[in-house]
Amino acid sequence: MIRLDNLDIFYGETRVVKGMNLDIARGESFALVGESGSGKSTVLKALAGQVDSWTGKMTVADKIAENGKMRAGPRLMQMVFQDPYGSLHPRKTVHATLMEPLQIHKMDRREERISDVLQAVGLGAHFRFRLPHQLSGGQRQRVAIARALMLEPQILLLDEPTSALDVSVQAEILNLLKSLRQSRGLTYLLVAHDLSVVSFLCDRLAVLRHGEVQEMADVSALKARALTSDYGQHLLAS
Ligand SMILES: Nc1ncnc2c1ncn2[C@@H]1O[C@H](COP(=O)(O)OP(=O)(O)OP(=O)(O)O)[C@@H](O)[C@H]1O
Repeated sequence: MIRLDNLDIFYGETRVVKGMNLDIARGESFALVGESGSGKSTVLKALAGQVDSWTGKMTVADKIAENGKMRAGPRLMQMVFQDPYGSLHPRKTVHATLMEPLQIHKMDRREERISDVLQAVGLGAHFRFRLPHQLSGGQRQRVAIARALMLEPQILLLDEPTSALDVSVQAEILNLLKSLRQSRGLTYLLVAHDLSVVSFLCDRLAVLRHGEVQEMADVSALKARALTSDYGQHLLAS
């Protein structure tokens, strides 16, 4: 579903991701872990077409890009960010936020789609006309997830989707993401610092350091604390 071949990504002269190869199956949940600045978010941004200074090859479903801009459209892939407050427009109601992608993409059955998605993310119909500041952090992240689902994408790119939330709320959002993946057959590529999030939500992971993959592992190796690279061991110890 997502394949990266010999991917190098640059900011100016600096190569921040180096020779990355990755092959993520349809329906798989895959994590990128590693220290701050190791290039995890940059990989998501390049896939989302937000960084176009890269070489190598990216394949998303049947879309192939080489050395240019990745154009997997919003109906194929959507991104969910760490900070739901920052990513929601402060003066747009939940309804307006969810309606926007439907209007842009000329989707039919708009009211019905909004009701269905609100229900899928565990928000009742009365949330429709609230503004972001009238929602809790967890509710805001549910709206951000709902917005990402409006066009029924096959892939979610999740950049630290729970790390801005209170610990008690994190578990709720993780449960939601787990059940949405199952019910909708979604493929996840997740960036996370917290290895317990990866254990809960993912099948496999890549450990990154300084833009290079140190190892790939099944999540069973993470749970058994049996990562093999030096840096993987360091992450387990810290
Ligand atoms: N817009 C930018 N312009 C220049 N350099 C950038 C830009 N965004 C990120 N970088 C640099 O690229 C490198 C990788 O950053 P990236 O955000 O991908 O790391 P990360 O592993 O996701 O880190 P974190 O866990 O802190 O989010 C870092 O050295 C960072 O400073």
